[in-house]
Amino acid sequence: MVTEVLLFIFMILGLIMYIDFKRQFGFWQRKKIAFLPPSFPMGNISEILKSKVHFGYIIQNIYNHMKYSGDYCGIFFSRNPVLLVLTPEFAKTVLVRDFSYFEDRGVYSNESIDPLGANMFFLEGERWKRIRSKLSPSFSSGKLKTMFHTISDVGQKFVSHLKPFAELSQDIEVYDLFARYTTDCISSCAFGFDANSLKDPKTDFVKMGKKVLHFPKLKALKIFFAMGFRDKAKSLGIRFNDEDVQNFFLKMVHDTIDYRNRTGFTRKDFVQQLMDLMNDNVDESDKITFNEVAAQIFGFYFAGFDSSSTTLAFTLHFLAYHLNVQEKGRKCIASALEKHNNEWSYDLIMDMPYIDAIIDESLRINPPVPTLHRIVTKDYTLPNGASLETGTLVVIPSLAFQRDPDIFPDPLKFDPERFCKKSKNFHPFSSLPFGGGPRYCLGMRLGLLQIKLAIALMIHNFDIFPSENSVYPIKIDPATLIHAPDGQKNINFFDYLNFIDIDMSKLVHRDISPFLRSVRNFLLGRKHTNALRFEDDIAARTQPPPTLPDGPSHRFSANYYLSRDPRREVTNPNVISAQKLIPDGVKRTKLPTPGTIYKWDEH
Ligand code: HEM
Repeated sequence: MVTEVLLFIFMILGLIMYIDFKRQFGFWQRKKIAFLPPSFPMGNISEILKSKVHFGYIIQNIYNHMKYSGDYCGIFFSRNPVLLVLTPEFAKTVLVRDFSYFEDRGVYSNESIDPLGANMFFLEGERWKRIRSKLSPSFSSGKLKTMFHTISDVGQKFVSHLKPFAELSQDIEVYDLFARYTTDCISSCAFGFDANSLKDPKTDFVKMGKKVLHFPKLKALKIFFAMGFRDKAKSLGIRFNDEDVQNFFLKMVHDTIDYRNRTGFTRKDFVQQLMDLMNDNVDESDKITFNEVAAQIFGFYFAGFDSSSTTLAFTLHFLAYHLNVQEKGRKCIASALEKHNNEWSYDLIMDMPYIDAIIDESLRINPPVPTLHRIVTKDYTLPNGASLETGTLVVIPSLAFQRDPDIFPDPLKFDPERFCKKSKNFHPFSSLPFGGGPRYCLGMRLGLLQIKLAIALMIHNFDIFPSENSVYPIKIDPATLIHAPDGQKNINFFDYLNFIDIDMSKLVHRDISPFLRSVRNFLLGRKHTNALRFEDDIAARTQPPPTLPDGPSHRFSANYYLSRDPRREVTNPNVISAQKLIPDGVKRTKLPTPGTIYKWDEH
């Protein structure tokens, strides 16, 4: 009886839900806006449940389907209506022109139980404006210039870390490597603290960094639910950051601030700048609190760590498969070094236009953030006269724009020249890897600085080749929040690259086994060299000029017509040996052999 009652209640609830979804699915039709027919219960993104395709590509498919429908169209994330922007021009309207209607991102956070949720990426309204205006000066080019030596130290350590791999021509799992490089960069810029993860990959910093954005499936679904039903998720106490991540960051910031207050130690990093803001002589209500400081530091980590390391991994992967681009990059670095007295400085990094183009092109094909999100913050009237109510989500499909053949012909071709042309022939809002408008990426300059430095140092010091385990195009992990290479489950999907040091003489050549090698050498009577197989064994094309003895006419003073007349030098040949004929009837003995072998390799 109880089961039947429960079944009845479930059926009634299911029916109510179905009717509610049906009514909701008429949302765009009522507004006379083109829309993609949704299905129960996931709307237009049912594929998300299968976890086989990344969210960015699900949106790209919808965009490709709807892109000739005008400036925008309607879609559904489960029962929630979402306005999908279809043209770069309308993206500009949302991000810049009518920004006051689309100020917030609409992502879920629950500050009451998760204080790190007060970071700038999640903040909304006036509070976001206040914190953004206070923090923007920390990312000015002047401030970054003062931090350059910190990043450059990490860069030099990075090259030393790579050298042994290069010398032995060993494969490297680059995604993991760059995660450690960016961890060291951000930890030293934010905390003035050397996380030392290049040497010790098991540091808490790397572990926590990976935990921030790489969720297990169940948590990913929980967050997805929370994004769609923000109020319900808050009342259910769903949190974005795990408790151990939260405790780790709060303790780290607390200990750093406490130490500096006690000792009076100062350093040019973000903690110091935020501490100065905490101690500012301003109105109490305008003061920045400890939790806000901790949340911002966490936000830099959250927004900067994975995005920078994935960009590096994608860019290096492209470079490994495009040796001509590597070569051109090397020339660009050489000419910049010449211009800047061979000194790796901030100005040098800013003066490498081709390296900029390489990174722009890599970010175009593989943006770490594949969609930009906004929420309507006050009722907005669309160009067709329909009104969008406060709270409606708006999505800008940046990956789809960046891979649209109508905007970028042959979109998957890696061609940095697209960004070199003086008059780029695409709309400025069609490539948006850092977002746009007043809410664009605050750390763009810092991110680009650490990426450019690492790429320039790598091209300058090494040749980069794909290894046997590399795959092209790179495989994408469908289950992460950001658009990142697959490196979690299957070793074959790892992006291994092979750095080969330019000093080729240290390479160990591929050959038969050592035993067979010794048998071969024994049978040959000398050490075998396969002179045509490996580059460093092949004779150089340009050889030094021969040192020949002087000839009879090398001096002009001795150069008379009489002595140069060849007719006078022709005489009967001298007989050196006469051939002995074997007389008839003589028995032939064994023919003579050439004697000892001439050892070519020893001369
Ligand atoms: C290649 C590296 C990076 C990429 C591709 C990237 C991309 C983005 C994107 C697409 C957004 C959203 C923009 C929008 O909605 O219009 C964003 C926001 C943000 N990023 Fe980055 N980012 C990178 C590096 C960094 C770094 C290194 C930091 C800090 C240290 C950082 C801090 C932030 C912050 C604080 C926001 C929120 C800005 C706001 O809402 O006002 N990012 N980033």
